[in-house]
Amino acid sequence: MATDPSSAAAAALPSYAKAVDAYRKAVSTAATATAYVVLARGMARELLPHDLRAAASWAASLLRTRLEPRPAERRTLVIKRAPGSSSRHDGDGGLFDEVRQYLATRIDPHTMRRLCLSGGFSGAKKVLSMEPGDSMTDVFEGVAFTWASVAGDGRPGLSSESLELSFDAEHTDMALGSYVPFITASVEEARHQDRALRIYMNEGSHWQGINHHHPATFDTLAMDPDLKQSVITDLDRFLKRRDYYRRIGKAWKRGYLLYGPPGTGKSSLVAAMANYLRFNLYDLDLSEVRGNPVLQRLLNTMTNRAILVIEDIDCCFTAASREVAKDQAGEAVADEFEEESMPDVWDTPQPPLSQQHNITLSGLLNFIDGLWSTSGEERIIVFTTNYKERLDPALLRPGRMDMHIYMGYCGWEAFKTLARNYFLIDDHPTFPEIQELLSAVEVTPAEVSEMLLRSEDVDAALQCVLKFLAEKKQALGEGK
Ligand SMILES: Nc1ncnc2c1ncn2[C@@H]1O[C@H](COP(=O)(O)OP(=O)(O)OP(=O)(O)O)[C@@H](O)[C@H]1O
Repeated sequence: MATDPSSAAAAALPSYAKAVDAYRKAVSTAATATAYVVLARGMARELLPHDLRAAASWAASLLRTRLEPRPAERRTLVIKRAPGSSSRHDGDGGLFDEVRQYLATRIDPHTMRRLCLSGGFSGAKKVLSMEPGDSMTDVFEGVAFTWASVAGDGRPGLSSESLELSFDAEHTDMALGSYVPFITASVEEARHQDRALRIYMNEGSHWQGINHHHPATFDTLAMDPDLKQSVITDLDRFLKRRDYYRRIGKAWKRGYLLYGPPGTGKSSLVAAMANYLRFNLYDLDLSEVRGNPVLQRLLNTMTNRAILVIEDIDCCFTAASREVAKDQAGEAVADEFEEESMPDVWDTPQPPLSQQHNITLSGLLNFIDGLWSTSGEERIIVFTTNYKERLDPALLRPGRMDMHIYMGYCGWEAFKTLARNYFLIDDHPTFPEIQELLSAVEVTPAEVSEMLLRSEDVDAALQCVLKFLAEKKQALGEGK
């Protein structure tokens, strides 16, 4: 018997209406959000046709996949330990070692489950690194770079230990163009800071070097605080100006003339500069230089990042000796560039040592200006003298030496630095009297240092200083 579909639907209608009615009641009595969700699911299952439900669930999953962020495409850069390089020492494994050294400064030991500590051989630094299988994240300019340590199989010729750098593909240029060069530059700078400084002295046409351990720093240097700060600022500016010097086509060098009485700290300032910049020192003794070609060779074989020091420059090239030369040559006027063309007139009684070997100030200045501008970078030249007034005007001309620094007698601020250096004190009952005496007499920091060294007891040492200053003042009064 055929069934009328409309009557079947009519028969089903009361049960559908009943279900709706039941759910309406249940919804009105549901107390919690969870209860609403359970009810909604049940209603959908019972009240919605199967096909409609399937379509709704398909649409929901499609929406989910569209809205959910897709995992970014990743890139991995593999940096392998150079074949044959030892795992025990730093510095022989090229980029691999550089990265390892860099990561040692970035590892947070508190977040790593396992850590590897290596190095320490023959005084070498100990280095923290990841164990193979571990990884860490380094953030550079706001971008996360992940490093993983991957073990090699230990057999020569087969895959070697590596460090793997992973990053989002969109940061590939940054990784290769900025991040890796930044790592290399950071490690180079750290090595530069850690290296032992050397001081070289000329022997014939060669330099002989030894390690340089002068303890002077800008902190221990007793001098006017404003002047000290201006020297530090000038050095800092010099270091930052590589591009500027290139652009204006000038040699990247800086010249300082230090002058003042003996024992005021000129040599100490040179040592403080070397320690501050971590530059090697080249102490040029012009009396040992036999002629301009040797001078040229010595200057040419200096390394970058170095300070050339010529002490007591007044003993090498004096204005007085030039005047003698000019008088003997019967010339009213001569400029410093004529010196080389008249070597015979330098043959005066007791000429400066350099002139005995035909070394001329113009030769020195020309080499420094000319040769250094084409070879080498980051050079500093320091001339020292106790007698600025005796110097050849060619050296004092504006633009020759960038900064003239007067190292004077011991003032109050300089004394406080010395007291801090020797006894770690900032105040003492004798200080007011010492301050008053220092304003009345001229004593050098070297003399005061010597008094402070006379006793290990602070009171006794300061009494020595007081006595010394009082005697100086008395002598001054008697001399009037
Ligand atoms: N300004 C200073 N600050 C700290 N210590 C100083 C200072 N001046 C001198 N001294 C002490 O005196 C010693 C000699 O000083 P230094 O050789 O630096 O003086 P100088 O001006 O170079 O002397 P010279 O002109 O005789 O070469 C130093 O080793 C240091 O102990």
